[in-house]
Amino acid sequence: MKHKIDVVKTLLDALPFIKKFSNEKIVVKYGGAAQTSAELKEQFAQDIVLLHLVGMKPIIVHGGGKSITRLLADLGVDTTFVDGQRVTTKEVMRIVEMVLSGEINKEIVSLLDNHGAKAIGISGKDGGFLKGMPKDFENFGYTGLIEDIDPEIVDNIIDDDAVPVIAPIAGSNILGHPGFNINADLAASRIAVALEARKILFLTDTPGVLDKEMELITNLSIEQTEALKEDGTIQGGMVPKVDACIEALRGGVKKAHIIDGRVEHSLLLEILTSTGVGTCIEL
Ligand SMILES: Nc1ncnc2c1ncn2[C@@H]1O[C@H](COP(=O)(O)OP(=O)(O)O)[C@@H](O)[C@H]1O
Ligand SMILES: CC(=O)N[C@@H](CCC(=O)OP(=O)(O)O)C(=O)O
Repeated sequence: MKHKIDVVKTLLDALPFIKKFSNEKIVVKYGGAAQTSAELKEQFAQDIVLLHLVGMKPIIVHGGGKSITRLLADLGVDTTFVDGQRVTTKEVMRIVEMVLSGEINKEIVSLLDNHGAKAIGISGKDGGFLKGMPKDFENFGYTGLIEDIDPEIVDNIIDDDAVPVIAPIAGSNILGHPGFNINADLAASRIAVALEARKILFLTDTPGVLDKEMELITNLSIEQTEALKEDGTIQGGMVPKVDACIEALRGGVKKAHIIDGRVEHSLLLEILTSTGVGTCIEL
């Protein structure tokens, strides 16, 4: 049995990290690939509530690619990805919005609420937060890039001591436009830069960035990351993720981490211990 003094020591070990990150904004990209079991989802919610209660300002940007693909298959709608990004027809856009803004956003909000943190779920359409533009309409349809961010609505949520939970959909200034489907990794990095976050973490379904022998790479510079993209070691869904890390670092975020969302409490392990998990990318 664990002695009581060991519990106290564990808490004291976390103290320097709590001091370092207290009052700091931390963007957590919660990928669809990490939203697997009910147990992991509960642990994710506990981690966010704990970080919030010790004074950090977590901002959740969620994905849900796997759920979108599942519903599209159920409905018999074909879907394709190019370089890790979905091609979004008007029909697909409707489903993307239903799954991201409807199902997943509200599920995360409820989980946080049940564990004791006030959470407010929005998409980029709310309060004029994210305005999008087509990435390449001919080839990608309503897949978008973020053209403009007005951080006010999210800052207001944080000032109200609540946790913002953001679905990666951007609005448009054109009347009647369905909006844009934004890759959640790229949305997270733009949001981290606009909100001046200290740290960004991507929870996914691999231990981090893996090398050709499938071994975890614990630390990478931007140059090393670019080289791994060039030689094809980094592919598919990992491409927008490392691009997002690089964009965040160039925009002033101090550290970007890609960590395994399938590992129990990986968020707390990364933020509150000196061990660190996954891949850390720094300037
Ligand atoms: N070098 C690499 N290291 C780790 N994962 C990689 C690498 N290259 C490609 N991948 C793929 O990227 C996937 C993660 O991206 P994705 O499926 O989009 O996750 P998420 O839903 O979390 O955004 C991994 O499951 C893996 O298949
Ligand atoms: C343009 C684009 O690819 N959008 C993504 C949005 C969701 C997402 O990014 O989810 P994950 O983080 O779980 O992959 C999609 O349609 O799947």
